[in-house]
Amino acid sequence: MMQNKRKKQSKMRWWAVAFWLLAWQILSMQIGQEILIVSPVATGKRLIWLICGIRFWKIILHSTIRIMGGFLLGIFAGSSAAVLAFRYKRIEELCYPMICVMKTTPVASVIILLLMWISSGNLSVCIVFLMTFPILYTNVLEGLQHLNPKLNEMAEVFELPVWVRLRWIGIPQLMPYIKAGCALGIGLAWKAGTAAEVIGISGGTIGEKLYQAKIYLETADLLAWTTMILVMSYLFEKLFLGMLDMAGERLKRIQISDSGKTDEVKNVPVKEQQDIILTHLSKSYGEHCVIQNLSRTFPRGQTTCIMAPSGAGKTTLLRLLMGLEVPNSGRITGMDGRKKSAVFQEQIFGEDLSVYANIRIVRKRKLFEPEKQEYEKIKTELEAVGLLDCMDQKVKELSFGMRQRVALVRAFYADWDVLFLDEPFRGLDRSTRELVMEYTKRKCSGKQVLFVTHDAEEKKLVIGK
Ligand SMILES: Nc1ncnc2c1ncn2[C@@H]1O[C@H](COP(=O)(O)OP(=O)(O)OP(=O)(O)O)[C@@H](O)[C@H]1O
Repeated sequence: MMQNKRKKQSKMRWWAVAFWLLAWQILSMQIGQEILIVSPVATGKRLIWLICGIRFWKIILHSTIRIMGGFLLGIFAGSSAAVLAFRYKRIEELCYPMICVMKTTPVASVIILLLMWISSGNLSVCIVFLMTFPILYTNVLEGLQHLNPKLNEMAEVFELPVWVRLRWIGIPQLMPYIKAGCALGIGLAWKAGTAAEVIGISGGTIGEKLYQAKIYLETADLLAWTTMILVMSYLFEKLFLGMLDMAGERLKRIQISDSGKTDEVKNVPVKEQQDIILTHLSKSYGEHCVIQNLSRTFPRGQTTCIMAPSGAGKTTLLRLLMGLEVPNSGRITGMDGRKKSAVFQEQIFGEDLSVYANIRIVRKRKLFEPEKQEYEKIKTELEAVGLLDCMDQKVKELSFGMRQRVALVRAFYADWDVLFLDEPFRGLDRSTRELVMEYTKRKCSGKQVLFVTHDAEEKKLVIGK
């Protein structure tokens, strides 16, 4: 259905191109002066004649290397500067006026200014660099500022290493911003690059040919070379964005090796169980005091249920225990050095990653080459909560209740000493809820779990009283 629609759309586009070519041909025949408006047929003939010569390809290669070189330098430097500006406020403040100037100064002024300092041969590289840099800087910085903080919190709780955060959480979120910047940058690179070649009259470039066409009033030449610029710009955009897409998809995937090795999980000694003790704990948001002078002990090796009215501060308490909030006063003991896992109140996932990848990344071991065995293990867990055959589906394609079950499986799959469950059975129908509660009860047995719920029946079924 979707493919048919795309085919139809592409067919329509070709018809539109044919329509404008025909209009152009008719107009040029009406005017009848090839110098003023050369016909598409004459332009096509000239282009074919040019394409047949080796010199043509040398010129194209020469300009392409310079323009694409400037573009690659621009995206690399722009993205790196954006990361630094995001990390250090001072750098962002320092870059701000420079970026504003780079964005607003007319290209012609920059070209003339640069011509005073550098040779015309290097002019297009510099101009393209200066055009691409602010675009990538702005886009990547915008992307970094819109990174989902909840995903960061998830990474904190599961203590994911930096490279895992970068590969499976950061880059997938940044990719749309990078792609948009590159698409805009490539178009501008060809326009500004060839303009620099024309003004600088750099030898052996497309720009020089455009300049000569103007001097000798060779309108067919002018349009033939312009057509080539359009084609190159279009091809490079498709090629570059296609490569980015491929790299993005590769980064998101986790290869599953069928090495047949046995799973050598070293039995990590279980951290000695401890009680979690809250002493005079208080937490306020501005004037609003959510938790006041709370002292409580959550015993080791047990599931403790936390029930209180909506807005009483249950989620805030779990966030304090997970280290995502800092108390205003009081103390929490018994959490130091213990591995945490959680089903969060919000559903926090790498939306574009598969269910398998979302679950797999919280167990950091051998991530680069996970065993087939690991895959089967996760599959079995998912089957236990009624999720058959959704391992390779993207999380964003799942229903609310399915996502909730994936969150639960992920929480149990991580290595953990203490587990926080914040209303984990939301969005489940009665029979699925019973299945999932039974699974939860089995997994929690003998371990330290803090379980927030509104439902007395859930409490009874999971902790048995
Ligand atoms: N980041 C925040 N900034 C300001 N106020 C907040 C913030 N987070 C929570 N609160 C406030 O703290 C109070 C307790 O919120 P919390 O989410 O902990 O309640 P809850 O008991 O989990 O509620 P529910 O059962 O409805 O999920 C609420 O009044 C809420 O508005």
